[in-house]
Amino acid sequence: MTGQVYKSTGSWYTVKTQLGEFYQCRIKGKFRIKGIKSTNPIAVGDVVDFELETSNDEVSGVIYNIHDRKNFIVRKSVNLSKQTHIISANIDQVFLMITIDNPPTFTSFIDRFLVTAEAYSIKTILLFNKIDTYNEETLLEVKYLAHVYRKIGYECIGISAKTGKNVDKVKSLMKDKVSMFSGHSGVGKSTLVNAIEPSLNLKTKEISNQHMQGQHTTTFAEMFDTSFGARIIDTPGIKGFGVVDMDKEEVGDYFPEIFELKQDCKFNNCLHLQEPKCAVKKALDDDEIAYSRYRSYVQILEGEDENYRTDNWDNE
Ligand SMILES: Nc1nc2c(ncn2[C@@H]2O[C@H](COP(=O)(O)OP(=O)(O)OP(=O)(O)O)[C@@H](O)[C@H]2O)c(=O)[nH]1
Ligand SMILES: [Zn+2]
Repeated sequence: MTGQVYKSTGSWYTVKTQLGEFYQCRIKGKFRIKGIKSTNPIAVGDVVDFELETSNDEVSGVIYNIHDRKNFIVRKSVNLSKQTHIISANIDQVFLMITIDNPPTFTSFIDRFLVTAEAYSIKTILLFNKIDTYNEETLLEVKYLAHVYRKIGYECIGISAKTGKNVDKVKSLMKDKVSMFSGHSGVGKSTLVNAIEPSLNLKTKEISNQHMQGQHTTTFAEMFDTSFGARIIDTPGIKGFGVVDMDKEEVGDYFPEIFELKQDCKFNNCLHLQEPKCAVKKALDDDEIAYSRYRSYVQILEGEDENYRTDNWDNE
């Protein structure tokens, strides 16, 4: 039988078959995934093959194969430095929720998030939430940011999870796909999920109340079906993606506007810093590239993200 993992608690996996039946499954033998030392071999979103087994009149499944992953996101263990934890696999898209204030979302956060999502090959859609609370000035800021990010290919939608404004647009993008919601604590993720699918109310409440989760607690993602053919992966305690290690030369490839220009730089290993005849620096001077994006690029390159990591990413 083949199915998809909806939930995992470490040793047991809840798997849903194509016929819509749920089975509790265990793993047979050991799985190794190339290049990754992971604390969990199978994650939510994985498609697995399993066979049924009956003991004491209880039917359960034994997983013997994982299908290739389209993508997956990992979190580094805080204590076991070399180990990673796979949060979830086979994600179609992530909605990054942004608020201008209450709480503020800075472009450095947005850009690092986007770089990581690009590195994981996960499509990101930007949702500017709480537009019902914004005055003219704040709305202008939303417009400006939406302009910056649309120009480089990211879809941007202004929404209000509270009043329901444009929530139908979000729902139509979610249809037949597996989506995640990310963003700072308080941006309105639970409120939006509840607006999208009120029957999930209880679960999201439960999750947002788990504020005791410290660094030593392992958190598990869970997948939920909705009534309109969309699936949501909820990742308690993890509002971001974790940090991907990348080489300096690679960083620019995850900024679409920088990637597009790099073949026009004089040096093919140009890092777009002080090099002569750099197409990226020229585009910056010509206002073709947003200064905030370039600043984020340089910050990531220089590893000026330590504060960012501890303040906004891991401990949220
Ligand atoms: N005015 C307004 N308030 C909103 C909107 N969306 C969410 N809120 C409020 O913002 C607060 C935080 O919303 P949550 O949905 O709990 O935020 P969250 O992102 O799930 O937060 P965590 O669970 O801590 O990660 C709540 O008081 C919501 O009522 C919105 O569109 N407009
Ligand atoms: Zn360059």
